[in-house]
Amino acid sequence: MSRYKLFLLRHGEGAWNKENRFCSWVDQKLSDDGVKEAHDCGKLLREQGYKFDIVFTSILSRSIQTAWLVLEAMGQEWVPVVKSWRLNERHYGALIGLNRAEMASVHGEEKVKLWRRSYDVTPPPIDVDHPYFREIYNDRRYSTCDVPVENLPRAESLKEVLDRLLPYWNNTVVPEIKEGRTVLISAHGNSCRALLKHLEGISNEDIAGVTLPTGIPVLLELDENLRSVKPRQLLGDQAKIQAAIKKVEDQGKAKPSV
Ligand SMILES: O=C(O)[C@@H](COP(=O)(O)O)OP(=O)(O)O
Repeated sequence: MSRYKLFLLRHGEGAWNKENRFCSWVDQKLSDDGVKEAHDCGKLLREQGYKFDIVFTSILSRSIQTAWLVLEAMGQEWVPVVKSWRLNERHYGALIGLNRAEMASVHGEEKVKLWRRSYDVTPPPIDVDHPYFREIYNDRRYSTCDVPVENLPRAESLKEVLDRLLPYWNNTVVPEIKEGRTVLISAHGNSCRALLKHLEGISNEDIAGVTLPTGIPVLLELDENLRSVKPRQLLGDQAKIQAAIKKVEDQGKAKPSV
């Protein structure tokens, strides 16, 4: 029986989503389209009468900015926003900054799909000579985490994302839900996929077929054990949502040479 409602949200389009580059732990802001997506998401949630008690975000600006815009559009700016690196996007390691379509031309679309959507394949790790290494690990936000900066990931599979996310889910988010609070998690494509896998009991194979578009709220209905009891609902115009999912999937296709 459905006992609790939970909302998951992949942030609005970020600048590097637009450029088709793996963004991951690089702190990009929302694009103009992403700002509009976040605003539209808040407007839709307001029209449907939803009210949040607490919002959880990653420590990446695009998820925080999305949460703020959603709350503003809902007239619920006062709602607490709590941030943790454990909701960050999957660490894409050495792939960070690279263009997906170019990677598909070099390594093949299957390999890129494996890196993007498989459960337990970890991309090659980021090393100190990577152009974004210092920008990431010297950022002050990573000295505020509950693990020392040298123990933060250098690349992650989806499984490794779930491993670092689950303690936060169990110890921090679940108690809020059990208190009867309506929770929004404003995070990322892969941190939301990892949580969906856990809540819906999706198999290691089937999770490869799950892709989330930007700026679309996902409504989950959970039982008293915090397990999903109904198919997830992606709220909004279903034709547009399917087109947006296909657009994200197609980001991993090789560009035809000109
Ligand atoms: O890291 C990134 O570039 C994307 C996900 O990329 P894909 O897994 O879709 O390739 O994360 P997000 O935009 O949700 O923060």
